[in-house]
Amino acid sequence: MWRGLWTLIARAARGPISPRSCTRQGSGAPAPSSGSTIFALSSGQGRCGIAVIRTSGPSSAHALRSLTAPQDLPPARRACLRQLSDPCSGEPLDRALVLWFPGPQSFTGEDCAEFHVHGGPAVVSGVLQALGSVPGLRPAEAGEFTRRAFAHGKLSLTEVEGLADLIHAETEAQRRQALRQLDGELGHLCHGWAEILTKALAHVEAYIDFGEDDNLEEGVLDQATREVRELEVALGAHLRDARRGQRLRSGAHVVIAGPPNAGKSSLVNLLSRKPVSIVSPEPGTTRDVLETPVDLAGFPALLSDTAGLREGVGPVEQEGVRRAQKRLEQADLILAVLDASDLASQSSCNFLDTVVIPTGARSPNPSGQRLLLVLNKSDLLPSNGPDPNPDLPPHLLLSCLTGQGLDDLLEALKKELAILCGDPSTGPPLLTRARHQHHLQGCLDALGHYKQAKDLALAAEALRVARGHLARLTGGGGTEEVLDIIFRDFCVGK
Ligand SMILES: Nc1nc2c(ncn2[C@@H]2O[C@H](COP(=O)(O)OP(=O)(O)OP(=O)(O)O)[C@@H](O)[C@H]2O)c(=O)[nH]1
Ligand SMILES: [K+]
Ligand SMILES: [Mg+2]
Repeated sequence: MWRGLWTLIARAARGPISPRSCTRQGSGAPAPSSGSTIFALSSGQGRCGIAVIRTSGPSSAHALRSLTAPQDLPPARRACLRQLSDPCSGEPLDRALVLWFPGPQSFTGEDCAEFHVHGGPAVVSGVLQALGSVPGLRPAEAGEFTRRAFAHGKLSLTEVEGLADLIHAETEAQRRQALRQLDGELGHLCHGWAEILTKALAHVEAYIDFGEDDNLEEGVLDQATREVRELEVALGAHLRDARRGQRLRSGAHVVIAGPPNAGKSSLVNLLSRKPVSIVSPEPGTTRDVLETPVDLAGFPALLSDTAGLREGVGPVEQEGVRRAQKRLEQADLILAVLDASDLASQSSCNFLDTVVIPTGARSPNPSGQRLLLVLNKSDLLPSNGPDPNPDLPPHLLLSCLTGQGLDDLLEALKKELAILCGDPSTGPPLLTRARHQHHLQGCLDALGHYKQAKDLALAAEALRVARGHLARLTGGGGTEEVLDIIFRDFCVGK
């Protein structure tokens, strides 16, 4: 039933894009009824002070009345203390704050109720069971509240993605980015672009219809072409930035590399604040690539520890070296580690010649990789002397043993990661998903067809295709599969 209805909504949304279809509906908009009423625990699982249980759908008012005494509905959006009891047995369940959100002014756009109960597992399961016994109510599926909010125009698709990312955000930068997306920034940007296309399309269509007419302003077609060209430039700039947004969502690849015993594993453990890798005085300790997700100065990163790079070793270590080199190729940022007290050794010189100098310390190489050179074990150098290595490329001194130099390293990492991931506090909204990139590229390709079109009807069609891509980005023309993928990321109760 719900699925069928959903298809209808999705199909309706696939129609021609109106300027409003990219944005949220105003809260006064009528909310289409969706049949069943769902309920779920919306706060986290486990023992806690307060747990929030909510319902959404036409039977919310009935559910609220059935469980509470006195039975009258509280004033809209105002918290009221009520006695909760099981509607079948009359058994008291809790004294709780309840809230009533008549639709469409609610999160989902439907009638919603919230029960803020004491967080013990017995109270929560008692209230959930009581709600399940109210006719017309059923447990929600994962993401169903948000899905209903989207269906009722409360959130655009990019805002839904922002909400999913906010729930999963683990670092400060991810939270900032997700909040910006939830605020609808990417949607607004696409909306603006779609408006430009609508205008250009109107001009082209006017020319098709009234081209011969003297009343038509001169140059309408030129103006449309000019606007399309400006749009192409804007889309191109955004697409060039696309990898940054995705890195911010899933973490930049930071690979720690260097000769044996430089202290690579010690640095991994220091940065991840846990004993991920084995540290020992024996060179060749690390063989496999060890990955660990970390929050580096507020940015998400996937940190890889690798085998020390050297030649003339046994087959197992050789395989480790091969894997390390392969991982180096995939790095967004290489953290090159050398033993500051051992710079003249063969393996240090080799590493400098083959990795550090070709990648160019602190500047991106042709494949966009960045590199930070760290001289570890600074505690072994004579103290307070001048920098003993003025001829090396720019570098940082660090001691994993004493922690000296760690703050400077984190500061440098923050700068590098802000370049790699984009800074979510400033700049244009980022494209955080491959889906965004796909539709922007589709839009750009269609604009290319516009320029090459041999007649005006084809040119107009290219503009329609371009606009369709922008509409699908924000959910105006979402297919059910895309929606399924996005909503799968949600938990029950969201
Ligand atoms: N004095 C001093 N010793 C350090 C420092 N960092 C690491 N070490 C020591 O150096 C040795 C090698 O450290 P690891 O972290 O295992 O070095 P690695 O680069 O991972 O070594 P492989 O995996 O064998 O390539 C260990 O005995 C560490 O305790 C440091 O800052 N100062
Ligand atoms: K070692
Ligand atoms: Mg190691």
